[in-house]
Amino acid sequence: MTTSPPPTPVSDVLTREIAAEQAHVDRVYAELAKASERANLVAVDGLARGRTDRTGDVRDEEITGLFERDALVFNAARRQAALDRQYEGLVFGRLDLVDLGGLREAPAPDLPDEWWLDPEREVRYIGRLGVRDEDYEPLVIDWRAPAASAFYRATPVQPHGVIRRRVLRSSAATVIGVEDDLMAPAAPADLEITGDGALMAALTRSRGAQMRDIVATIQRHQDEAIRAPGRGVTEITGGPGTGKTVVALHRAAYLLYSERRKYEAGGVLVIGPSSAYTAYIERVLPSLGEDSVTLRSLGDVIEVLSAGRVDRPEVAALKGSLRVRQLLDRVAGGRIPDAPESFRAFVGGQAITLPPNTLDGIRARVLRGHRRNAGAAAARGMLADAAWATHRQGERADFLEAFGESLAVDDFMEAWWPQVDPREVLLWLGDTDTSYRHGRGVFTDGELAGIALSMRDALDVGSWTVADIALIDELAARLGPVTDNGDEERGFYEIDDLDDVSNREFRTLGGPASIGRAAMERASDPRDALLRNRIGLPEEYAHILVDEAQDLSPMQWRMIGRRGEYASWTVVGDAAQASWNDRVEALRARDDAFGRQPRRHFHMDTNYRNAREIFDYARDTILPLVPDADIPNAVRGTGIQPEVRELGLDTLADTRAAVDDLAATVGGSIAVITPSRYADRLAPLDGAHDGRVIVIDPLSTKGLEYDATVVVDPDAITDEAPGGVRVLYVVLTRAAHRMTVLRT
Ligand SMILES: Nc1ncnc2c1ncn2[C@@H]1O[C@H](COP(=O)(O)OP(=O)(O)OP(=O)(O)O)[C@@H](O)[C@H]1O
Repeated sequence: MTTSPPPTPVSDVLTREIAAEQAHVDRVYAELAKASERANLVAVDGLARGRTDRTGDVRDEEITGLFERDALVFNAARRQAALDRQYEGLVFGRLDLVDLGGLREAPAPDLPDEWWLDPEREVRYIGRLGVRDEDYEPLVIDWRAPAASAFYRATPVQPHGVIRRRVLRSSAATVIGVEDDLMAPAAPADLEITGDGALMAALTRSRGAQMRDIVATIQRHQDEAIRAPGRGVTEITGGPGTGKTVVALHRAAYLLYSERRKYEAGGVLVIGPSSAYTAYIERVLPSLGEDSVTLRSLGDVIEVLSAGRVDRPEVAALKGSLRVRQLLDRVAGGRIPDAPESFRAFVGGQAITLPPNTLDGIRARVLRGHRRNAGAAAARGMLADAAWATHRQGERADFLEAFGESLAVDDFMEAWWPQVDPREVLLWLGDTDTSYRHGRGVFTDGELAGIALSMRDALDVGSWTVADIALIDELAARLGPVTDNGDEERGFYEIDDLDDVSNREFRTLGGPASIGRAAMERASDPRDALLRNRIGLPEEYAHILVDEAQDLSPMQWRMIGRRGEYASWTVVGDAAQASWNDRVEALRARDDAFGRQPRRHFHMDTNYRNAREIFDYARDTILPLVPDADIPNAVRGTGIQPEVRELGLDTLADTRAAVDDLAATVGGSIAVITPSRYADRLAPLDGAHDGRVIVIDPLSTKGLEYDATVVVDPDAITDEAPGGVRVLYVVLTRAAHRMTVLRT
């Protein structure tokens, strides 16, 4: 009788397995180093990588492709150096699998008996990009390649031939851990299974200041949304923390990989709610090897403008509604303030006068067929006709020629029909009378006074609000771009400014970021700050990804739609977290932006962010008020309930105590989320505990997450926020591990 050997201690197994994986990872890095040397020698065209084989690498016969691969590898090596210490390694996964042939997609019960004991086994390593050895054998397969999909799709119910899925955890190029998932009913004797599974390990780790990629632990249902075809409209919905954002970002990386020519050349635009959000997610795509995506917050959609300020909720609601279009229409088509109301000039020796109603009629007719900034020639022609019609002396042709050459008419045209910048037009509404005149019947006087005041505020502080940007874009579309047309240039710089700038310098004005020297010197003037830089035509994109889509106003949908007339879309949102109230109108504007494209929908129902106890608290807050909220299933219990404390008279002391207690128990980030009424008082806490603490307003937390949060006065948050309890729901779902609620 034989006795089986004593089991090897777990730590020995782990050490051995890590060493084996390290040997492979070392080979990969050695190959990368060689490739980057080669890449230094090769002139490259990074765009040229189009066709891929099963492993995601370039085909053998594509010699140029080999160079492209080298270039990518070289770039990846450079990027890698730029990634910070949390970089988790180029090679993050390994599959041990058997070839099930036609049974690949079959569910487990339909597979041959003991399929996992098939001696013909294959090992595939999965990484952030594909790398081959000198014999062109794949050492690592790009996670986006078809051959890597089993890494994300395999489950014990449908194993896709995978016996063991292993996640390698690394610190830079050093493997520090392995986590295995067994997909077969049992492991063959030579395959060790170790670790508690990679997902839970990832979810319990502390969060940094920025979102990380989840490439090693993408779940099957997430993978389906990531790899869905690029065309049409892909909607991803789900409750808080269900990975909508992170999935959408991986989808962007996938699209760039699978249809690189189309999406890299055409451009991919990612839109998020705020600059805090774009700063939070900006590392995800570069860590996946993609840095060609344009990230913009709603205040930064127009290339040369940047707005972070927000209006009072009631004013933002007016500026976001479709009603405001009528106001903009009227002001854009109306008289320019200070422009002459009638025409008086000597032409060909005759004194000619045209009254205001004639000029108004001409303007209306021109604007029916032209955008204002392109209408000067047509307006001058109609003016000449009108002048001839009233005076009729001599030959018509002679008169029209004289009119065309008249310097007096030149001067008049300059004053009557200058090129106008959309921002100037918006600022005209700062004059209450102008607002009342154009807004009658559209808004109440009280509403118009609110809009007028907000424009005067902009002039006081020299910055636009986020809602203004969509209005400027709307006006820009109506007016047409200010063109480089001699004197017409001064749509928005006074002629004195331009006199200060040498002609040469002035001609370079076209670049979006360049401005004349004089204007730059005067940039401290609030009005100049508002009008700085030239607004060009909107950039168009091949794919637009909108996150927190439930918050876009109708006017913002129109603004984004202008950038995606021929685009496909990925749209991510959760209605229960909305801070925009008129959902019906917003959905209509959204549908207009999408056009008639086919749509597909993915729903995420697992909350990966919040500890279950924290999410339960948030759920109990929202459900009584929003019974149809999309409630996900939080998978990770900690046994620690959110702590509810009393907020006494000394707001700062009470909040500081809550922060200190959290800092003692949690690593990573802590957010103090406060309504505006306490913001100044709590400002001293910002940056506390070695920069781990941030003091932030409720709306700015959209899309973000922290290890712990202190929620200050939830009732005041509900009162102040435009979305009321929905915004409180956002706030209560930001903490991954701990939450303290301070109630008055
Ligand atoms: N498969 C996964 N593996 C590891 N972490 C994951 C996975 N899926 C999601 N997460 C993590 O869950 C957290 C929430 O993800 P994300 O911010 O994308 O959710 P969301 O649905 O956009 O949330 P919200 O609507 O509340 O803003 C993030 O920390 C993300 O990294």
